[in-house]
Amino acid sequence: MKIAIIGATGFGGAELIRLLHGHSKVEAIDVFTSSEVGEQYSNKYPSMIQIYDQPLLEINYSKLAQYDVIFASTPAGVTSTLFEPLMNKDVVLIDLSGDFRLKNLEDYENWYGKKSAKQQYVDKAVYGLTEWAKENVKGSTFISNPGCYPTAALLSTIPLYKEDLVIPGTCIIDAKSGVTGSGNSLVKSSHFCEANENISIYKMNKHQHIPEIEQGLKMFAGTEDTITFSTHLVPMMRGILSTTYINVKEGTTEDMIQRAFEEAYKDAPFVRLIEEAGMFGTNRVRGTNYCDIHWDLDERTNRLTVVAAIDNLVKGAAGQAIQNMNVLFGYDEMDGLDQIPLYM
Ligand SMILES: NC(=O)C1=CN([C@@H]2O[C@H](COP(=O)(O)OP(=O)(O)OC[C@H]3O[C@@H](n4cnc5c(N)ncnc54)[C@H](OP(=O)(O)O)[C@@H]3O)[C@@H](O)[C@H]2O)C=CC1
Ligand SMILES: CC(=O)N[C@@H](CCC(=O)OP(=O)(O)O)C(=O)O
Repeated sequence: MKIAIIGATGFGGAELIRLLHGHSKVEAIDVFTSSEVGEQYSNKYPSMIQIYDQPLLEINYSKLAQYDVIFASTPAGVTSTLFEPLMNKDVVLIDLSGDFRLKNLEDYENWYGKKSAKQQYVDKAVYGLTEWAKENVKGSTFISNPGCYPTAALLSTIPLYKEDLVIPGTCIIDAKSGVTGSGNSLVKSSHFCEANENISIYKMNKHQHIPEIEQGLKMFAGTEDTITFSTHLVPMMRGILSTTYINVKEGTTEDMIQRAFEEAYKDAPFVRLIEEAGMFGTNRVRGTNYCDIHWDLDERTNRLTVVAAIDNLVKGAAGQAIQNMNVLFGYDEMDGLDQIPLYM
């Protein structure tokens, strides 16, 4: 299998190379750039020296059409036009950006503040929250990979909505991300003196992942709900901790909650339900495609707290994209993704 990566110089692209390097079906990985043609990849990421020393290639459509899979790990607003000439070619397209996720184009334009992709392409894209979209991913040639926060938020709430255990209108998701979540470009918010020794809230009630989470609840649990969702930047490189507070319906018991999660994820190798958590944090999944989920029902308030931990660059981006590729081609779902988390 021959792989092309557009946007390879970014964090998502680098993570795709790291993981695809260990994939049993991948024979070649080529990297494409809009700004650094001819540069050796290992000059960008010195950790890859003598392992992945390829030159960055110019984006060229007739060349790109010769690959089996093209991953685009480019900023929102780029893939919508970049992918158009490739839509009818015999190649699988996997987009890591938000460009094809929101089925309602107005939502995209309102929340991203950019021109949307064309409706026909948004319709064609399968929203690849793998655990819930497997059947659609299998028959597809075009995957829109979920956002990092929605991955954690949806995996930890869909089973509750699906089994009708929770009260709509009461869902508050409080999420924290490491700084790699904002990408490789130099922005003030990821400046050491801004990010270190600091926790900040950003995009309050305006985050582009709000409509994506609400769409996911409708798509996979059949529930229309409006949520409160807050995002915080914390001084670490990777990881998302997503904590949801939600009121349960009268009669909902701990057994019912446990059964909802067990049933939902009985065939999901990357979702680990953690019963006794103790200290529950992002270090338990770092560098891997796992999503760990832990919950507790507070009987005093009838409110459920559910927490999910993922690595934003892996299950939140490159790992889930490869998981989708594996499902789409009928490979072992864990191929290229079978690492033990880097705990320390
Ligand atoms: N970081 C994360 O945790 C997550 C990111 N995402 C999404 O994945 C995508 C990539 O994210 P990330 O890797 O962090 O971003 P980065 O900013 O690190 O990298 C994006 C890359 O896109 C390329 N690029 C920029 N403009 C263009 C253009 N006009 N045409 C072609 N390529 C372009 C650049 O490479 P070059 O200059 O070499 O072309 C750049 O290195 C984004 O849409 C992001 O929202 C999704 C989930 C999680
Ligand atoms: C820490 C940080 O800044 N994270 C980014 C997540 C980027 C992302 O996944 O955005 P897309 O929906 O465009 O793919 C953010 O909150 O915007």
